[in-house]
Amino acid sequence: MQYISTRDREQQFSASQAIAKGLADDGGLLTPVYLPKLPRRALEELKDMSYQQRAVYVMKLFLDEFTVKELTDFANAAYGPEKFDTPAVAPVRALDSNTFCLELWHGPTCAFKDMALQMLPHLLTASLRKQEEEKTVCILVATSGDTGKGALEGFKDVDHTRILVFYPKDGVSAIQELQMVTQEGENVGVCSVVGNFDDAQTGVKKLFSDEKLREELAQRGFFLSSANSINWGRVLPQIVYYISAYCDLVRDEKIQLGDPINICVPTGNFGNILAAYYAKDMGVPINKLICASNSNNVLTDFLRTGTYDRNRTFYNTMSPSMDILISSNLERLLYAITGENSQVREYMEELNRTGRYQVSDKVLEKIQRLFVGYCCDDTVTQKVIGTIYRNFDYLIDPHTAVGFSALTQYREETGDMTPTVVASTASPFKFCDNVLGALGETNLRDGLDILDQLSEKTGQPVPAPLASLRGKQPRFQRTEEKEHMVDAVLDMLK
Ligand SMILES: N[C@@H](CCOP(=O)(O)O)C(=O)O
Repeated sequence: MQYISTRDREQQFSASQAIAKGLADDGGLLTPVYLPKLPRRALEELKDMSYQQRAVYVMKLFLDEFTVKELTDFANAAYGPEKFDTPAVAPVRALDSNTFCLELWHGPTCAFKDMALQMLPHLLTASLRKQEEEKTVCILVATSGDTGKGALEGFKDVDHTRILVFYPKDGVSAIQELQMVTQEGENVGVCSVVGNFDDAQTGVKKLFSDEKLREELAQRGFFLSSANSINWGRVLPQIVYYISAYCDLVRDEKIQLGDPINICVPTGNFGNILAAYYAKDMGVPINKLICASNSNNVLTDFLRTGTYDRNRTFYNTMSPSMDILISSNLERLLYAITGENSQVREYMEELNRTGRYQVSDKVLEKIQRLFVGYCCDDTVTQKVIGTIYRNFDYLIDPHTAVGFSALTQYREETGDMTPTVVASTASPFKFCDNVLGALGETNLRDGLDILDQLSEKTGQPVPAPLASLRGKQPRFQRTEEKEHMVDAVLDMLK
């Protein structure tokens, strides 16, 4: 399987090259030249497998350079009992007969990012070996909250790697920030950026294309790569859990093999819903992909009108991981839909120049056959947390609540009651203040005591990785203006 840039198909890369590079030199996203289809009886076979076995099966279709033995070792290490608090890894919880929640937060940082970021270090280090790369890779990450901690934890003390995470100062939850700044490991760094997530992500992309920096780092024995969902090694493990969720529903007799389902995904950078789209394209009977946004509703507007316009107010919301106006992975969808690299390049150049682009009616029609978009603000988000808790005795975080709001709006508007899987992307304990607020609590405890307050209120245990934050001292305090992010890189890689 070869990989190409979404903006240019001339140069082709093997999977290990694509994963090691992270981003194409022209700024495009490395993407498989074609999407493999699941063999005819695959879902039936996968249904009786463990999560780890399903991961090997699916990833092998994309990674012909890797042996089954290698992938099995990676899957066992990434999704084993010392990393995930349930053998199911990504369990599906039924709320009623046609509403299901895919819990993606049972890993070491309590967010869906673990599903890929526990796997990526294995894929990346094996890729470096296959490429006989002698330099050390420095992973640069931009985060609006969850990716940063997931990547730090995944790459902590991994040989031949360094990792530096940039997050928006005042743009992540208190617990997300504490998780990052207390990170252990000899090869890690964390730096806040004055600005929002888009500033941090644009800053990181600029560093990737900075020729002078690349040369300087090469002399020091380093090269840059990414652990954001611009890296194919991030998207691929995310495809697995949608296929796995379908298999669980069949295995547990919630649906019959072949029955269609809808998938609803709260998303900011579009990577998580893109993975669901790929699962559909590979042959999972998925009907609609419901894209859920918070007040930063650039994707909702795009899916409804065909115009992507980031020239709008940026809101800091209670679902910070989705506070994004430049959704990187939409580029991969545009390539999948148009099949034209030159067209994608034009859209992206237009986006850089003017902050907007518009797709043709034909392209929009194709996208709308697959996707619908809905959004909600913080007031609704909080209401939904309360309603789901009261009606189903089920506690969700603000991002997942944005997903449930989108699903409710979709069902009201269309009457489509197809069984739907909502991706639950983070533990509610990462957002205790807003979750407690949603449950009617006004007197909130200070610091980490708020974890116990949510636990006492709901009877749910505090997840061990969050409880263990107690007593940890912050190790990182650096803040940079977005123009000076390069200084943090150069200082770390002395
Ligand atoms: N939601 C993210 C933002 C970065 O997205 P990614 O999927 O590209 O890593 C976060 O939590 O940081």
